[in-house]
Parts: sequence; structure tokens; C-alpha cells
Amino acid sequence: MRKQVIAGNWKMNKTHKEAESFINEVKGKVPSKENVESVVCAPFPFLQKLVEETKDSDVEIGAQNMYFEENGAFTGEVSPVMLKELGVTYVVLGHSERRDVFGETDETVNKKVHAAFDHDLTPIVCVGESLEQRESDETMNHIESQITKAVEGLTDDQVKQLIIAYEPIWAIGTGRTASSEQANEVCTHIRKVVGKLSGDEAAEAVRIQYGGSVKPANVDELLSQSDIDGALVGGASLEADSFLKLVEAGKHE
Ligand SMILES: O=C(CO)COP(=O)(O)O
Repeated sequence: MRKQVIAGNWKMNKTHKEAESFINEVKGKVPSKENVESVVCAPFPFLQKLVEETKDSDVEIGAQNMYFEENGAFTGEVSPVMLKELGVTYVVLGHSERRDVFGETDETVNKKVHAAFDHDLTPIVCVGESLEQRESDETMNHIESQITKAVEGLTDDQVKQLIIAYEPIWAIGTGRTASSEQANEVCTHIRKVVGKLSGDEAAEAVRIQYGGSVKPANVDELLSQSDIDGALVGGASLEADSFLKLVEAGKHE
């Protein structure tokens, strides 16, 4: 059985003090990592403190982005080497906000995925269609193209370790969640595409999250779907109580 992975994506939110009090509130209360992976993806300035605070806990810390080079003249960027040195274990790559606001492309996402594996970071690769693409029936083709480009050049073993987050853009921060059937339909398609590219074993092992207005009230139904192995959560991951409910829902005994 695939272990569920519930990741909070704080985006550009919280002060240092708020980040610290959140982590102190949740770190002793999340379920064992044997049963569910509980991940907090925080802004860069908080990462070091959060890693220190969660050292002996079941909470893992992730970054929300990184550059693909190890070092050099790339003003304003953060490298995989720096994240690894801090003790970060996950990194969100290719979030739709990175693609739409900061011009990331499938090619840069692919380079970042390779860089993450080169430095032993687990990539959470985001894919998803716009409302326009959904309405013109382009969802499946678009997702297939994003996945194909994201995993180009990876070994089948690397693909097995990948986490893919299906986040329909029209459901992000809008309160409009994909129905669990709609979400699962695309996640099933993603698994098929992975199978086609990297074989059945990789398709069986790869974990696929759903993201887009996930909250405690809808998480159980989403996680009960056959091809959904977790959630990537924005707004509802910002409060400790709500985050704890989400990770509890992901628990397998
Ligand atoms: O973009 C998301 C997580 O990466 C989803 O955000 P919301 O949960 O706020 O809709």
C-alpha cells in the first residue's frame, strides 16, 4: 500500500514567530511517519529554524522551490545543495504559481527534478490544467504533456520515488474543489501515463497528491479515492488545528 503524504504549502505567508508557534503546536501531535508523511513546505527564511525544531519529530520540512544549479552567479536563487545542507527533505517544483507568475517552464521543472534527485531531495512535482483547458476538453492531453516533460531522463527507480501533485488551477484558492471523482479521474490518468513512460512498477509506486481547496471537511473523501495518495494543501494548512486534522486523515494503521 502506498503511504499517504500530506503536505502543507504555506506559500508566502506567516511571520517567523507564527511559523515557530505553528511548529511547536503540531510537532508532538502529528501521527507517526510510519503511517503518514506529514510535510510543511515553508518560505526559505523559516526553513533552518523549522528543521531544528522538528529534528526528533514526525514532521518533515520542505521548500517551495529551488534553482537547478549548485552554485554560481544566480542572484536571488537558492540551490539544492543549500537546501540539503539545511536538512530539508522535500521540495515543491513547478507549482502553477511558479509557472504563471514567474515564468517557469516544463524544461526548467525537468532540470529541477533532476537536481532534486541528484541531491537526495524528494520532489513534489505539480501539474494541472486551467479552467479554459478543462472547458475545452484538453485536461488529459495537457497533463500527459506536463508529466512526460517533467520525468524526461529520470530512471524508473527515480520515478518510483517521485511525488506528483495534481492541482487543477481553477481549484486553487478558489474554494472550488474538484469533485473526488473528477480528481481521481485525472490521478488515474497520471498513473497510466507514468506506466507508459516508466513501467508498471513505477506506476504502482509513484504517489499522487490532489491539491486545490482541500480542507478537513473534504479530505477524507478525496483520500479514499483509488489513485489519490495524499494532498498538497494551501490555505487549510496554515492553522495548526486544521493541519493536524488533515494529516490525521491521511493515516493508515
Ligand atoms: O496551491 C495549492 C497548494 O499547493 C492549493 O492551495 P489551496 O489549498 O489554498 O487551494
